[in-house]
Amino acid sequence: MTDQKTPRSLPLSEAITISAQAIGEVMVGRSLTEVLDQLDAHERPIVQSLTFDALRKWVRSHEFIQQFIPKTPPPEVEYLLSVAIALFLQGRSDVKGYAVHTIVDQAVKACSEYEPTTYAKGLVNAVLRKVSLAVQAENEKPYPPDPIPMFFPPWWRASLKRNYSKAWQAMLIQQAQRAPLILRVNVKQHTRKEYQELLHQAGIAAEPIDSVAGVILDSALLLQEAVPVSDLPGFYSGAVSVQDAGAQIAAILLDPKPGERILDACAAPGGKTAHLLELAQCEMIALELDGERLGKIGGNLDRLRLQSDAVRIVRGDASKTAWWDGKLFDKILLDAPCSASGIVARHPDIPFLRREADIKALQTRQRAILEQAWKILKIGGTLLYVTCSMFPEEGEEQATWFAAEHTDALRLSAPGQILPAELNDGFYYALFKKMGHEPRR
Ligand SMILES: C[S@@+](CC[C@H](N)C(=O)[O-])C[C@H]1O[C@@H](n2cnc3c(N)ncnc32)[C@H](O)[C@@H]1O
Repeated sequence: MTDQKTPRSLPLSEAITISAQAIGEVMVGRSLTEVLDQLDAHERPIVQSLTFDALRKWVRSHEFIQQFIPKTPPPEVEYLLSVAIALFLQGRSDVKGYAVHTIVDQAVKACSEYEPTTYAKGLVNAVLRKVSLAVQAENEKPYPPDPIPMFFPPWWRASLKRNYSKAWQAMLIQQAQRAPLILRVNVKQHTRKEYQELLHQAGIAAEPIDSVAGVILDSALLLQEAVPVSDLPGFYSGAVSVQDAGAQIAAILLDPKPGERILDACAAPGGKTAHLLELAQCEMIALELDGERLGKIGGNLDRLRLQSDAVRIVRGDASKTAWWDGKLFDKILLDAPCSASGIVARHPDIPFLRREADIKALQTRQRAILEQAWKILKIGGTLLYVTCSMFPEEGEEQATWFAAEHTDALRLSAPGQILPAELNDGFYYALFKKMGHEPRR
């Protein structure tokens, strides 16, 4: 998910109201992706942009709210203020182009037009005026804020501090930035060079990303500025997909060959399934537990012109065998359900949704899927274990446990933990080859 700059498809006051409501949904545990998916096409870009920024600037906006309102305001008012304050807090290179008085006027309008907040318009007006002056003063003489402007729960920060004593702060600061728009060119339709030229003709500047964590990428392009996908040449006929560069490593490491039987064990929305099929015409089962997410796989493969008789999209639980046709696989991609702590730059709601106890529960689920996947892999076959997590419990601890439990598992070279950086989200990759002897248990 990538937010675009300065989308103005909806009056700002309406966008502020919807964004504040979206934040309310996140605070009661709903995924922002789900909430945004329900918006109309013209609402989504601006609401997404405002909501992402509000979540990214949460710590700082709440310092202001506490400074100027001694008693915590009711949630509806708090969320509206956090959206408006985030608009003041854009760095100079990241200006949305709204004048201070516009932000104040539109936020007050939003407040007065939404029944549960009407009573608070005087308060919102006064607080935003004070915040705007304080932000102006800060621009002249920078205030030394918490270097991490985004909210991360204390257990999350503590875990990263423990496991990445040098890099943890830089990592979280990185994740509080806007993620760039990165494309994966469908090499069945164009080479990267050809597509870069098509972008150039459309007035869109892009640079190749040649590698991530030592893995060579030949279809990744970084856009200088985010644009709506509808502006990308050939998007609707499958020329290109939006996919982080760190995620593009998966298909390359699994290295699909024509005719191989491949299982994508946790496939939705199908980004990596599609990449595998772009690289080789293989026999593919894309397995997914969640019925609603399953539909997205077909949609993506249709758009990319990758559907064929050799591809089956199957609903089922990868930790069980009810869905399985009894034929072993040459290769398995296990992009496991995880905390998603590595992809916060594209999903800033995640730190608000995760609980500490989730990590242990996810570890157990990941192990169950790994165990089952190993049983249906051919001898000589390879399994790629992937998570988009920064927590070792979901990464290296899992790989070490798995190798110790399975004497027939040979660890092949893979990047292991990849930290979030400017051009990639955080991922974990481990690759295993199944050796030709019986497992110990
Ligand atoms: C990290 S996402 C996969 C992303 C996908 N590989 C891609 O690149 O687009 C993990 C997926 O696993 C699914 N899932 C969770 N538990 C599962 C299970 N037991 N069996 C199959 N799929 C499962 C989730 O619904 C989710 O869609």
